[in-house]
Amino acid sequence: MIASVALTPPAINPIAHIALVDALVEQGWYVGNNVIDLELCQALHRELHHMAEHDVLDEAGIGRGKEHHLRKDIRGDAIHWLDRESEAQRRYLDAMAELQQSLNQALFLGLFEYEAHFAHYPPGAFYQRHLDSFRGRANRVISTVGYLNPQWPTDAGGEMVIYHPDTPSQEVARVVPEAGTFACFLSETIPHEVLPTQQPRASIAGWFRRNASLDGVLDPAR
Ligand SMILES: O=C(O)CCC(=O)C(=O)O
Ligand SMILES: [Fe+2]
Repeated sequence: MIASVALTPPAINPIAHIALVDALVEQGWYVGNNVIDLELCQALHRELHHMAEHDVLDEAGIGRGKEHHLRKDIRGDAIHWLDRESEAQRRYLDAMAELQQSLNQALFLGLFEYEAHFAHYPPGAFYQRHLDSFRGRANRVISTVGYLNPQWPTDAGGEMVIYHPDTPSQEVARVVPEAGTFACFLSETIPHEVLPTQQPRASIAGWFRRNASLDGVLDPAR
């Protein structure tokens, strides 16, 4: 008799790696539904919900180091950096390390690191149109967003809008922040925004980075 073993499904559907690489090459962005394992989304969502309830998240700002400022008129989320403190975080980060390998093998990007934070957008919050890589963050190469919300009513807002890299006024995709959905795009060229949300909105934003030094200082994380 063969004992049945409860296998953990892959955190990220491996088929998505191929579609993701193709889409990045062709258009600079990728969106896939049912890409992240739903049980993992649930566990991550519980963790973030718990942190939000206990008021232990940090208000997100813009800029880094001394240039870091709170700007609620630009972004209204509260964050917590992933640090492998739970099994769910480890699974997510391990899946991103695998994705990093796929990206490096297919595209020779020389990605060497990944950083990610939970993001909680309370009702009314948004994130204005922006690029993820700019002076001070020049080493962010590829952005990822994993969505954790178990269901998302069509009138709840909170979609991420992706704009055309050459004509930033042209909308090319609207991403519903539903659990399982995974988005990925070139950090330096793809403008995007989070529309005002009517409901608490949970996601994990992350970046694959290349090493870079700024003004002679070896680039610090975050
Ligand atoms: O949560 C999202 O849909 C995108 C968030 C974002 O653009 C960011 O954190 O830089
Ligand atoms: Fe962004």
